[in-house]
Amino acid sequence: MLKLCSLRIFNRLSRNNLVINLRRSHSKIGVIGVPFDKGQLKGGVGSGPEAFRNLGLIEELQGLGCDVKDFGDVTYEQIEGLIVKNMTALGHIAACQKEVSDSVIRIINEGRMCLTIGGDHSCSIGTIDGHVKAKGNIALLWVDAHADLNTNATSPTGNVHGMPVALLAKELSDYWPYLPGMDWQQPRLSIRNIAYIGLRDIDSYERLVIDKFAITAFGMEDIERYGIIEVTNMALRRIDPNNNLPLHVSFDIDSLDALEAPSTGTPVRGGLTLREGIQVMEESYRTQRLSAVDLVEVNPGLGSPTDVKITLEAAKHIIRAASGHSRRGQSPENVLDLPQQTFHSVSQSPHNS
Ligand SMILES: NC(=[NH2+])NCCC[C@H](N)C(=O)O
Ligand SMILES: [Mn+2]
Ligand SMILES: [Mn+2]
Repeated sequence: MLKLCSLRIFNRLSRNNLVINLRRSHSKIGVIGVPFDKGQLKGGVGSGPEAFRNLGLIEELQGLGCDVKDFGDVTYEQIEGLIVKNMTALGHIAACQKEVSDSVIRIINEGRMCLTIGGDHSCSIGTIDGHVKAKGNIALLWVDAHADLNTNATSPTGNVHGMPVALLAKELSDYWPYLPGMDWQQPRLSIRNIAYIGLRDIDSYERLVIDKFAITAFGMEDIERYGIIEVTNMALRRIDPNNNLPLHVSFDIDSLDALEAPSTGTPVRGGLTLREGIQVMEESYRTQRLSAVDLVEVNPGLGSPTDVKITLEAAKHIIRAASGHSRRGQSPENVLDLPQQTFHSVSQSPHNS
């Protein structure tokens, strides 16, 4: 009796879920590739977009029922002679990220979710700038082993992929010198609207800034304590308490454990499992306000062919979750029943043989 009862409840629940499953939001996606590697020193990360295209990413998203428009790869011309202390390749960063920003504005204004394939994490200077310009204000989830919160005065490396959050945050504008070539980029995002997930390799000045400005930051120990779904939802509530802001998820593949995503420039062990990465994206998608996603720091030039394959596959699962793919599976569209079969004679039925 108990069994029958719970079975009925289950059937009712799954019928309701069927209705929910049939409602596909966010099937309109615009994709840009940013084959950019000048935010750090290792070659190879610039071939990320090509590797994802060769893997059939666009076709795969179309196969999920998404309306995908590929806007191709961003190109730019380096600005000569831009020199700022402890900030490598500013002439490349300034020129390329301006183009990225313009592309993101175009895609968002077409009513598409913007999916940006990097490239190193300096690409998010452009994507977030464009997103804010198109939408006014946004909430940002930064999923990363690193805080990417250095200025040129605090960075231990001078690599700009470790600086994008500090360039974007309004509260840090006084801590920067004048940056030639970057006049198009103003710090437009409040620290209140930024949260980190996955941190585990933070420089000392980054720690100081996180504490000084009380930035919402969930490290691995918080994920262990509360679980990834609770952490993601706590982060979303903090950065968007009224549930009304467009959501940007900037996903550095090194947020995943180095065993799950080995082909990346600054791998750190003790990170998210692929399942946890997927869950961050599923919860983000569930808000129905996921408006831009960056997938960065996949470097097909690092590691063995197997390492590269594992990393690309992991990234693909993250992107699928961001595009609305559900691990529960998806019923065929506008179909409510199995195909009926008619048999001409009883003997033809497989059930009678
Ligand atoms: N996007 C990344 N993988 N960033 C790594 C940054 C590493 C270090 N914190 C730096 O400033 O150079
Ligand atoms: Mn990182
Ligand atoms: Mn990063």
